[in-house]
Amino acid sequence: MTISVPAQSAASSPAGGTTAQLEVSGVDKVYQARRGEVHALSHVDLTIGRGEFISLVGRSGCGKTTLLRILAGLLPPSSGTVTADGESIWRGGKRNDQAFEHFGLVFQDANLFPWYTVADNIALPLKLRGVGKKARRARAAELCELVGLPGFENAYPRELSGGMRQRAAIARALSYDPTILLMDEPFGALDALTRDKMNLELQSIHAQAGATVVFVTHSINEAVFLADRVVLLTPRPGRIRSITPVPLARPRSLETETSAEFQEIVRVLRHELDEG
Ligand SMILES: Nc1ncnc2c1ncn2[C@@H]1O[C@H](COP(=O)(O)OP(=O)(O)OP(=O)(O)O)[C@@H](O)[C@H]1O
Repeated sequence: MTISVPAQSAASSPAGGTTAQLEVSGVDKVYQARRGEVHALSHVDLTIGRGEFISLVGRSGCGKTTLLRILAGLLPPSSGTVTADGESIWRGGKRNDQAFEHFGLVFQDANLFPWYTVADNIALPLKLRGVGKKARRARAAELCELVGLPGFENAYPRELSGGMRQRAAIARALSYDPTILLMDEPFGALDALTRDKMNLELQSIHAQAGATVVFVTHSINEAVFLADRVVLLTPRPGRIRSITPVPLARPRSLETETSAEFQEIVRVLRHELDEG
């Protein structure tokens, strides 16, 4: 069964006829490092549909974080364009702040403020947007429920496990109803069992919140389990090697990983990764 397709085929467009929400076009990134130029990304083209879940995989150093940081408005591309809902997120090396109002970011480290309670951490983006205390409390309670932290509103980050801290970070990113959620190895530091649980929960959060997700991971299994499409980058410079649709039914369970279809998709991706 051949399921992987070349980058420039129809698979670089969203699956299922959904409308485009994020468009990456001809993106290049060259870092000026002390040891010379590092060509991190070359001619990246990708169209991501509304509500789609995209996993970004590839060897260490292939440019996954660079691409995510460009999408997140943290790093300008050297050339090319990125648009969110048709609006350019970079204009001549300058960030277009308006385009980022509906973005949520989650990184490997939860980055919670230790002196704030879970509820205050979750509601911080709302406070910064001028939302009143009562509405913030209500939203934090709702989000604690959604991410599986009910009753922990008044706990402090030091009282939470690593998985619980990541749930709080996800809740914080969801607090202002982002339409786009960018996640850089959010579960990379968690043990295998907690990671499985977080993957199941992220799947249901994605289904409920309806946000478009771009998720960077080193784990092919995790990438396939979560994604509608898996984007594989190859290094030096980072290019899209393949875009693989994952036509497995949702909701997916841990049983899904034992299916022949799942294992075949993983096998093909591992083979491509080995080929470099
Ligand atoms: N600030 C920087 N200055 C110079 N080179 C950089 C910088 N950041 C990243 N690079 C280089 O760009 C390339 C891509 O890095 P990036 O962190 O995007 O890869 P990655 O796929 O996310 O790696 P990993 O899987 O190890 O996190 C690498 O060769 C890296 O050394």
